[in-house]
Amino acid sequence: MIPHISLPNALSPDECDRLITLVEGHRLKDAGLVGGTTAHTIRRAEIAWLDDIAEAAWVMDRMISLTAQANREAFQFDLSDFGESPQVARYTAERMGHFDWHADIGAGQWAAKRKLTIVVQLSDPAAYDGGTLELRPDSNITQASRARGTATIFPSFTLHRVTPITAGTRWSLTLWSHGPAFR
Ligand SMILES: O=C(O)CCC(=O)C(=O)O
Ligand SMILES: [Fe+2]
Repeated sequence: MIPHISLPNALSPDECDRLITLVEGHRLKDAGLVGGTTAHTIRRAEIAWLDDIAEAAWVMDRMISLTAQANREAFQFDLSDFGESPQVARYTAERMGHFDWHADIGAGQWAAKRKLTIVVQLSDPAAYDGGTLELRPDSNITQASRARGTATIFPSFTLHRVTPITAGTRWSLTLWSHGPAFR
């Protein structure tokens, strides 16, 4: 198994813009953590759940085929569901947006069954400084591509973080694929 796979142009620049505009038209909420707690030392971002936005249904369709492709090529996990809504997050310099080291598997009906995490970079990398998605599958830290529209797909048990934003705003799309226990 490889630590992560990077798929360029998962969404086109136009699609990234459309998604950001859709989410901006809705109320963003302070981001929580798995288990329902909010701890600003760990994560500072605002999020919207796409299941709440009917006009964003196309996003899930696109991500399902993309994840199937990545899973065939790189992971071959048993996957059975996309049981959680996709999430769009906004990290801003004003609020010192960041997400400290964490893994996505947690307590909770669906969080416990997360197997793959898919993150799409929605912002032009020139629109922000900092805000790098970093993965730590072992003692080495690797930086995910910042290219707009690129999807980074990794096992949900992988430690990862978003470094603090120091200028501008970064938008990302995250979703998870679920399945039976690893064995
Ligand atoms: O915004 C990102 O790049 C990552 C988000 C993330 O790690 C999460 O929602 O669990
Ligand atoms: Fe995460």
